[in-house]
Amino acid sequence: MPPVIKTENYSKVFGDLKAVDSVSLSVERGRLFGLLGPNGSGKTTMIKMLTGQMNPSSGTAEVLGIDPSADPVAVREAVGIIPEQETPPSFLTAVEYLAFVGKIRNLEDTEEQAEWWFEFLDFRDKKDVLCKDLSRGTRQKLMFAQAFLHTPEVALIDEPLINLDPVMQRTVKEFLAEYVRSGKTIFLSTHILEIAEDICTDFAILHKGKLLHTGRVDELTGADIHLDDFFMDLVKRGRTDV
Ligand SMILES: Nc1ncnc2c1ncn2[C@@H]1O[C@H](COP(=O)(O)OP(=O)(O)OP(=O)(O)O)[C@@H](O)[C@H]1O
Repeated sequence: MPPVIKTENYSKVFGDLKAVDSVSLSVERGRLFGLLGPNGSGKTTMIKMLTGQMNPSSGTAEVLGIDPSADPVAVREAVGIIPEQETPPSFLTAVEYLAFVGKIRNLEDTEEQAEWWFEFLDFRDKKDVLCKDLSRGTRQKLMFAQAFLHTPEVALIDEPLINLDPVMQRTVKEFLAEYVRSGKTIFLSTHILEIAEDICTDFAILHKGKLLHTGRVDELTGADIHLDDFFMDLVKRGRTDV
């Protein structure tokens, strides 16, 4: 089966800065792939390019067989996205925002889906509150719900657990692990290594735009190596393994 996400020599340059530097990776169906890296290593830029929000400077990519720069609308229709630090429209209530997303995505059961998310992420009492008046954590819950409302084959989620309390983080982590067990695929970016160690099946380490390593989490844990030790060592040495 072809990979769900594949990039070859994918690069993004901003002036003199190589934000993403010739990254080649592939993600198989049913995997929870963690893109890890320190601040400014290029994670968000990768997700923006893979979801057609930004064109690469060079290189190629396919997401579910779609080239995101050639057909950004098709890729956004196909996937679920949690962009980094983006908030829902201030002028809609939580329930109005999900209704709006359901309409764009041509869902027939938006109301039931939305109710399920209000219940699951425990914010039913906020459904009629304007998004501008929601706490950051509740806005993050709403962004989570909109990304998964249409049960996408692939979700690309940028720092999805930020702003969530520990109880909610656990709920979301369990959801993500179960989601990939059902055959869907998740591409998650984070600099919080415990998240990756807890739930990711595969990981890649980006440093200054370069891919330093890709591998399976169970291979590390099988060798009794902690992901954070592995990460620190690799990033300190700035070594290229792939
Ligand atoms: N539109 C832009 N114009 C110029 N430079 C940019 C732009 N977007 C990102 N950068 C730079 O590209 C590099 C990678 O940024 P990016 O946001 O992809 O990193 P990140 O790994 O997601 O970081 P963080 O974990 O802090 O969110 C950074 O040096 C950033 O300043």
